[in-house]
Amino acid sequence: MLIVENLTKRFGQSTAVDAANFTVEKPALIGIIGRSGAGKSTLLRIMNRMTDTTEGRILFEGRDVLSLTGAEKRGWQSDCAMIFQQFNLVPRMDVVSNVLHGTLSKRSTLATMFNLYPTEDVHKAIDILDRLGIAENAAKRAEALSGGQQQRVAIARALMQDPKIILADEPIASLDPMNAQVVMDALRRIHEEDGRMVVANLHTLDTARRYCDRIIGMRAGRIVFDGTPEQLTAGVARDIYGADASFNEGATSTAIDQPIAVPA
Ligand SMILES: Nc1ncnc2c1ncn2[C@@H]1O[C@H](COP(=O)(O)OP(=O)(O)OP(=O)(O)O)[C@@H](O)[C@H]1O
Repeated sequence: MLIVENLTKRFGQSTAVDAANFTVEKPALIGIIGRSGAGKSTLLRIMNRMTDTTEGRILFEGRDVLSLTGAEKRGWQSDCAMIFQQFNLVPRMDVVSNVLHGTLSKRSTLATMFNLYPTEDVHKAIDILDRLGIAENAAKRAEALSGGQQQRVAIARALMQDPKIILADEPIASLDPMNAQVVMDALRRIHEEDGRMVVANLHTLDTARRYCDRIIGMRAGRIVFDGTPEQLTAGVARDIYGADASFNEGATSTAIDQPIAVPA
């Protein structure tokens, strides 16, 4: 269904993504881990067409998505909605309008100028907010919400596009452990209940192990691990992070209960 083939991105002399290959047969929640600068964000940005690739292809349902232009490219960008660490909401705008922003590309310029939304879209937005447990905040300004609530608004905005894939770039990196858990629970549910693929860059191993079906480890642009949480042993994790024996993954834990035990 999704085939990433020999994907390479160079910025001048440095290679951010180095011949990345992986295939996803059926929707899954996939975590991408690796130290800062490993190429995780660049990989997601290439998938969403925010950044052009230097080499390689991405096929989704048989279509070569990196060669799409114009309306087809925008259609692909709706199919793989992106959420970000900093939520990227309009702070002074109310929550529902932020969610309705997810339909912008489908509305006419005039409707956009006058902030006109079809009633069914407003109802859909409120239903999605309700599903994410934040409908009571619909009329508030986005900036009045907690970080975890704002990230759920960003997820609602993404869902408004009815995407097949959700790409999440460090979705919980700015959140406290409790909110991080609420947001990861929401992403997990969206995958399980809707059958959407979720690909999330995650900065903590315990989150990746706990929530993901599959984990991809990147080091210096290369995919150095691709397997299940069970296969991600402490030794493998050390290798991904290029750390020595003193590497203590529990120190970066975001778990609110005890960090999950690491298989030896
Ligand atoms: N627009 C750019 N111009 C030049 N170099 C870039 C650009 N974007 C990323 N890079 C470089 O590419 C490499 C990979 O960066 P990337 O942001 O993808 O890593 P990351 O794993 O997501 O790290 P982080 O977790 O810190 O965001 C880094 O060396 C980075 O400096």
